[in-house]
Amino acid sequence: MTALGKHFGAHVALEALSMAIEPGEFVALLGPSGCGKSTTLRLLAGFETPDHGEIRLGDQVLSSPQAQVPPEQRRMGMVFQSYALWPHLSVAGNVDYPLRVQKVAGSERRRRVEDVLARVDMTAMAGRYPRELSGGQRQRVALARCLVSQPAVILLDEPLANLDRHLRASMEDYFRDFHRETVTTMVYVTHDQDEAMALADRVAVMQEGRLKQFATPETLYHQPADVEVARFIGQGSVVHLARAAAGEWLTGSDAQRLNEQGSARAFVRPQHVVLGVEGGLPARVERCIFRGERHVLSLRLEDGQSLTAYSHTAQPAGSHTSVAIERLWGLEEGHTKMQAHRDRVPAQ
Ligand SMILES: Nc1ncnc2c1ncn2[C@@H]1O[C@H](COP(=O)(O)OP(=O)(O)OP(=O)(O)O)[C@@H](O)[C@H]1O
Repeated sequence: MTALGKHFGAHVALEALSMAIEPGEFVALLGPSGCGKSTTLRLLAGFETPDHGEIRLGDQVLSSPQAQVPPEQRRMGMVFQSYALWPHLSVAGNVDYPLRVQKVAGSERRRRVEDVLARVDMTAMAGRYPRELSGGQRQRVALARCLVSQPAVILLDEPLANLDRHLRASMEDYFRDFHRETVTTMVYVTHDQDEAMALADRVAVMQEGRLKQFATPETLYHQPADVEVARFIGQGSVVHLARAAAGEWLTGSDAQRLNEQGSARAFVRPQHVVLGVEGGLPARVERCIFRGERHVLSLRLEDGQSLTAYSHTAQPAGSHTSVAIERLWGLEEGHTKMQAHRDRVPAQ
C-alpha cells in the first residue's frame, strides 16, 4: 500500500500510510486504540475506500483513486474479533456458506469444507451450532470459513481479544503453527504487543494514523525508532542526558553522565540496570512488585530521574542501592548515527 489516507468527517484516521508486505509474511499492525489499525484492515479488505493512495496485491491494483476492486474479488479473507458466525447454521453450514454464495458445485463444496474443518481440528464438531462451542472453537470455525475461499491474504482483526489468557496462548500457538504450515500472507491487528511480537515476522507500530516503525520484533525491541515505540514495546525508562548516548555501555565514571541531565533522551531496558554496583549511581527503591519470575523495581536516582529495574530478590521500598547501566539506546539522533555506534554495544 502506498500513501494511503482516510478521514471520517474532520477526523484523520490514516495519514499517508505506506507499507510493503512480502508474500507469505505474517505482519502485525500494532498500536493503541484508535490509531487506525482496523481502518487499514478494512481498506485492504475493500470495506472502506481510501481518500488517496493505492493498494496492490502482486501486480493487481485493488484500490486507487481511479478504481476499486470489490471485496469479494480481492482474494482476501477476514476474521473478526466477534467471530461473526451465523447462529442458525451448524459449523459445517457456516464454513460452507461462502462457497454457496459463490455457487461452487455441491461435491466440490463438501470436499473443501471437510478439508478446512480438518485443518482447524473441528471435524468432530461439524454438526454443532456456534452456541455449543467455546470461544477458541468459534474462532477456529471463523478461520475455517475464511480459509475455505482459498484467500491469498488473511486479515485478522483482534481475533483473540475475546478469549481468556489461557485460551489466547493456545490460539497464538495455533496461529503460529498454521502460518508455518501454510505460509499464507497474514495481516493481524492487535493492540497487545506481546501477541504481536510472539506471532509476527514484522510488526507495524502505528500511532494516530501514522506508521511509526515497521520492523522485526527484535529490531523494534533493541532499536526502537523513537520514544513512543520504545515505551510501547516492553518495559523501560527514558533518561535525560547532557549528550546523546547510543547503545552505550555506561559503567563507573561514565555513568555519572546521568547526573549531567540535559535534553538528549536515551532509553534503558530494566534488564540492563544492574543493582548493587560499587561506585554506581545511588538509587532509592520506591516500589517493588512481585511478578512471578522476578521483582519489578521502581528506582529513583539522586537527581530525581526514575528507572525501572528487575531483581530476583525482594528489595524493600525505601531501601538504598547503587546501580550501573549496561546499555542505553539513544533516542535523539537519527538511526544512521545510532547504527554507527552499534559495535560499542556489549553482547547481551
Ligand atoms: N466509520 C467511522 N466513522 C467515523 N469515525 C471512524 C469510523 N471508523 C473509524 N473511525 C475513527 O477513526 C479512528 C481510527 O479507528 P480504527 O478503528 O481504525 O482504530 P483502531 O486502531 O483499530 O482502534 P481499536 O483498537 O480501538 O479498534 C478512530 O478515531 C475512530 O473513532
